[in-house]
Amino acid sequence: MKIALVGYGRMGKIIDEIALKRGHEVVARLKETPTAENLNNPDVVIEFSLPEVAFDNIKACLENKIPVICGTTGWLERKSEVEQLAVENETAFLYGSNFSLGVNLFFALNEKLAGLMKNVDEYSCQLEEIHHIHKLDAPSGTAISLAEGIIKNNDKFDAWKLEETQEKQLGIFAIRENEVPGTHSVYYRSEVDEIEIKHTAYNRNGFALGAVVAAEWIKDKKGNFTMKDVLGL
Ligand SMILES: NC(=O)C1=CN([C@@H]2O[C@H](COP(=O)(O)OP(=O)(O)OC[C@H]3O[C@@H](n4cnc5c(N)ncnc54)[C@H](OP(=O)(O)O)[C@@H]3O)[C@@H](O)[C@H]2O)C=CC1
Ligand SMILES: O=C(O)C1=N[C@H](C(=O)O)C[C@H](O)C1
Repeated sequence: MKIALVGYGRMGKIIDEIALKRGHEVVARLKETPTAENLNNPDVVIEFSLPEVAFDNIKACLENKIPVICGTTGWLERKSEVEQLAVENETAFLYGSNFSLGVNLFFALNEKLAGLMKNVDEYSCQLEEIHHIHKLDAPSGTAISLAEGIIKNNDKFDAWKLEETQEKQLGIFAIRENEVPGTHSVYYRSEVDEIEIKHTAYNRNGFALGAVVAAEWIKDKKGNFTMKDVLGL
């Protein structure tokens, strides 16, 4: 398969290695807005860039009818526009806040626990994420997905906010430390004990592998998808 990489930083470089190991041809490694010319006619684009440029990058690819796997976080206020573009241009779009198998299993565990806690009043809930000091957005996209999973399964909560916990509002606390690849915790605390579920990424390889697997899966599909579709979760 011919893969174009839009965004060629920490993630783009690892994705490049994994794509080549899996027998794919990387036809573009872009650090600029994609065009029909510089994309070099790929089968799929894998986009890991920056919050402020992701929308324009994705739009350019979809308008050229090229399916996009997007891992960039921090731009989701325009996600519905992107999903409409995928349908209008008869191509495919898949956003994942986190492409690792471990985190997608963690998402499912989080939703199960949220449902269990729905009828238990003794516990408060709070989220924490820890990332490297270069990360531009806060909270992480993964933490937002975790909060949304809790809200969907536990009607005690209807919103999330950065660094602030209130009645019916989940607090997400973001810590930036050294070169941490990505650690996420969900805490339930009572007056007598604490329940914690936690995912710790040792490196970025799981994110990159998941993005390439998603690219292999999305080829020749049309519409909007998530990693649940790819993994059958
Ligand atoms: N979904 C997931 O599983 C994961 C998501 N992420 C997310 O991916 C994103 C990228 O992370 P990371 O790789 O660490 O970030 P980096 O800053 O290392 O890489 C971003 C890249 O985008 C390039 N870039 C800048 N402007 C443009 C543009 N207009 N078009 C295309 N590329 C551009 C940068 O170029 P230059 O070097 O010149 O600035 C750089 O190469 C973040 O949003 C992060 O949250 C990260 C890991 C996993
Ligand atoms: O910026 C990162 O590094 C990561 N970002 C993603 C996020 O915002 O959730 C995924 C992963 O945690 C690493």
